[in-house]
Amino acid sequence: MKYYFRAEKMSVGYQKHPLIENIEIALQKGEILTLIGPNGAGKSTILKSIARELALICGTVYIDEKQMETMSGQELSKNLAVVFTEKLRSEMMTCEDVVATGRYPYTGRFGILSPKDHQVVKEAMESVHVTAIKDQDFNRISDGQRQRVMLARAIAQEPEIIILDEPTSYLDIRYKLEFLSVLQEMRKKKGLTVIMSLHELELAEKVSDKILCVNGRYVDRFGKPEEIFVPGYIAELFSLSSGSYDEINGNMELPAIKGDAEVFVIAGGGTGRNVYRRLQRNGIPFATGILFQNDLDYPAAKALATEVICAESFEPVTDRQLELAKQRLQTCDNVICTKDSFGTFESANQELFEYAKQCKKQIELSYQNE
Ligand SMILES: Nc1ncnc2c1ncn2[C@@H]1O[C@H](COP(=O)(O)OP(=O)(O)OP(=O)(O)O)[C@@H](O)[C@H]1O
Repeated sequence: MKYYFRAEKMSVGYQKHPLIENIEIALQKGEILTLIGPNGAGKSTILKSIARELALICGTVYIDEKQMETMSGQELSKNLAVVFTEKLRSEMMTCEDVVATGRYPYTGRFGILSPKDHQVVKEAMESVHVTAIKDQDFNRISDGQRQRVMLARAIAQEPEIIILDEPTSYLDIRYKLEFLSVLQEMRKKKGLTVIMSLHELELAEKVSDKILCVNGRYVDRFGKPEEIFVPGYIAELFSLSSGSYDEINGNMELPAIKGDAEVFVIAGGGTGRNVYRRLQRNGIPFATGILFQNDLDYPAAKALATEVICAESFEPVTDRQLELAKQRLQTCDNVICTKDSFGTFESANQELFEYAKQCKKQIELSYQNE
């Protein structure tokens, strides 16, 4: 298969000391690659090495079959735009000036912008919504605005490949989503290939065609999001010792409270999650059920409850499961019910609720719509 971007046996590091060795990357034109991994894992080091800001210790990088190290600076900047947040803190430049520097590969360092260049700069600013601040001093804007101006600059460069180091770290939710849509649009319209690092795993999973997992010593995995976001892997990559990450839903949860369950939560259909989190915040161990394994409450229950009485998805609750739930409920001082009514397939939970009343348990009704 023909790849547009390839890194072969690439080793990166500082002062000739390799930090990460034998990195292999292969991307087709228009693919989005995201690097993920813990702080200090080597993501920026890899990006800087690809961008030629750091010398490769070993290996070769190819763009469209051409070795990158043989390219002239100007040829490289027509192919590759780089956005590192800490870079470019120039005196006395407006945001528009900064975006216009993206055209230097086309105009030359002191070149005058042609009408086409002006148009490209204008469109780049519009695409990331920085037109309103175009006349402001680049050094006196917020971090999020700076990130967007730098992105506009890279877009104005009209590159084939764009390299971005944590491009969304300062962006609010609206701009995070807009930013990623801009990348997708540019990929669709212009075949832009994107190589970036992200700390937002849920965004990485949604936007990336390929993900490279770096752990500080080597590339642990390289593959499609569905090959990376498999149960248990994120906790392993990030050495999570406190709390958990649910790869199916992209949710992270704080650690469960240890100890014997004091409360039994009758929940289901996503009505229980907020109660689970409230109990966790208050340091109260709880058990919950009966949940089908495909219930919206199930991932949070698994992460936060001391015990989850569960039933197989799309199968009836068995007598044994109901009995187990009753036994567990019996040992708890309190019961919280988050359902204000029970559907046809929740008759077991209705029976459990009646059982709680018979046992004269203290019952709190906690409905979401309250
Ligand atoms: N200029 C440098 N000289 C020597 N070592 C460096 C230099 N810059 C970074 N390092 C080291 O290289 C390692 C990888 O750093 P890097 O910045 O690539 O990590 P990262 O994955 O981007 O981290 P983060 O998520 O915190 O941004 C770290 O141990 C860091 O201390």
